[in-house]
Amino acid sequence: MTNKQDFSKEVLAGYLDHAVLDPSFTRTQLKDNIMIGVDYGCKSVCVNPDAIEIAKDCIQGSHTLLCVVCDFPFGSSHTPSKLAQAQAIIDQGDIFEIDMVANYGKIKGGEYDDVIDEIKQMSQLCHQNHVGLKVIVETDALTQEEIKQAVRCCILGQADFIKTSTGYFKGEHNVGASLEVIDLIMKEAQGKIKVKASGCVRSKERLIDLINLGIDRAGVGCSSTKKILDEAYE
Ligand SMILES: O=C[C@H](O)COP(=O)(O)O
Repeated sequence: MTNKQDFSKEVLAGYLDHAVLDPSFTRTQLKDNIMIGVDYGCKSVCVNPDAIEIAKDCIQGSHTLLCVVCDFPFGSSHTPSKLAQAQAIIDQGDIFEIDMVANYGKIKGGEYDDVIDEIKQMSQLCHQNHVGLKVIVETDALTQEEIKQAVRCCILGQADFIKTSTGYFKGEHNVGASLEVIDLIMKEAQGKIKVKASGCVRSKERLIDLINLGIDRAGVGCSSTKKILDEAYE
């Protein structure tokens, strides 16, 4: 357990993948929001495919990397669509990671072979192009047992990360990356896959708790970056 005072704003920013995914954003809002991640020194920014060129301009000359979501936020496109979108994203160049939404209806329905096969095909495409793959499994839609199966699918599909949430799922009791969910995933993963906590991370305290659970660099996805890092100055 690291002492809470040991985290500078810069260190905390290194854990953040700053999410700029609101589909209602105008071009100006996209730029302004991406620049928050760049100016605060976040490890990466995470954008929709249509914002790639704006994001590339924003991160130029900085250390901030570019993540792009694929089949966001539902994950219910068929595999060839996901592969085609991933290829189109990769073709734009300078992509650090792709965050793909898994077909979590299939996880709930026990169609694990299909889920694994899709993740495997996406991993191969990404890795051939030196791009990392995170798989969003939308944990708020899953039971604890389904979350364990989702971890297994992501490991067998050779993804780099399993990621909890899109931030856009409308359930009755959304908790996103709660400490309980991350602990469950960590125990099931046993170090065989990295874990990205995303969704409902809204405070510096929660970020530090996640880091103390063993979250990796760039392993926290959140849209509340400014609020969290401003708290780090207080
Ligand atoms: O990482 C991606 C999510 O959209 C972040 O969710 P959030 O808006 O609850 O922080």
